[in-house]
Amino acid sequence: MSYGRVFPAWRAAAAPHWDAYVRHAFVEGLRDGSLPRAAFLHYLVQDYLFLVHFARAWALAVTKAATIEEMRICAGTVHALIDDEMRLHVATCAEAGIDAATLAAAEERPENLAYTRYVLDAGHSGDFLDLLAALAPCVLGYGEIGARLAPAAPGASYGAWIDTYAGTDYQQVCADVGALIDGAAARALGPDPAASPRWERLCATFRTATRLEVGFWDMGLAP
Ligand SMILES: Cc1ncc(CO)c(N)n1
Repeated sequence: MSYGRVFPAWRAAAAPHWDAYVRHAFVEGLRDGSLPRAAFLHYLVQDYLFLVHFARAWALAVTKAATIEEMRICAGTVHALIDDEMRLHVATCAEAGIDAATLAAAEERPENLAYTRYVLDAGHSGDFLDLLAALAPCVLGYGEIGARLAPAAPGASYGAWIDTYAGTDYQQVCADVGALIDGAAARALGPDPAASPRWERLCATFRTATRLEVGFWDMGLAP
C-alpha cells in the first residue's frame, strides 16, 4: 500500500521499526488465530481507550487544518473512528460480557498513555503537518496490516477484526489521509519535501509514533 507519496518516504525512514510494527507477533497471531482470546480482549479494551484519545487528536487536526477540504477529511476521520471503528470494539467486548461502562472505566496502561499523549502533544506543540506525522503510523499501519491479512479473513477467529481494517471504508480513510499528508507537505515544505530543513524532524516524529505502536502490540501480548 502506498497511500500517497510522502507516507512511503516516512515509512522508509522508519524501516526497522515499521517492520517490527506491521509484522509483530500479535499481528501474526491475529492472522492465524493463534493469539489467545484473553490477550485479544485485553488489547481491545485498551484500544477502545486509545481510540477515544485518537479521535481527540483528529479533532485537534480539524482546528489546525488550513482548508475546508482538510477540515472535511479530519472531521470525517473523527466520525469514522467513533462510529465505525469503535463499533467493532464495543460489539466484540459485549459478546465477551464486557459492557460499555466497563470499557469506559478501564484503566489505561502506561504504553497506551505514552502513545496517545505523545500524539496529542505533537499536535499541540507543532503545526498541522507535525500532527499528521504523529497520526500517520496508526491510520496507515492498520490499513497496511488489514490489506495484508485480508486473504486470511474468511472463517478466521479474528476475521471481524481483519475485515474492519481491510474493508473499503477503512481503506478509503487511508487513501484520503495519504492525500491529506501530501497536500499539507506540499504547502508547508514545497515541491521537494525531503529537501526541507523540517524533513528530519517530521521523520523522527513518524518514527517515534511507530515505536509506540510496537510498544502497544507488546502490551497486547502481556495482559
Ligand atoms: C494502537 C492502534 N493503532 C492504530 C489503530 C487504527 O485506528 C488502532 N485502532 N489502534
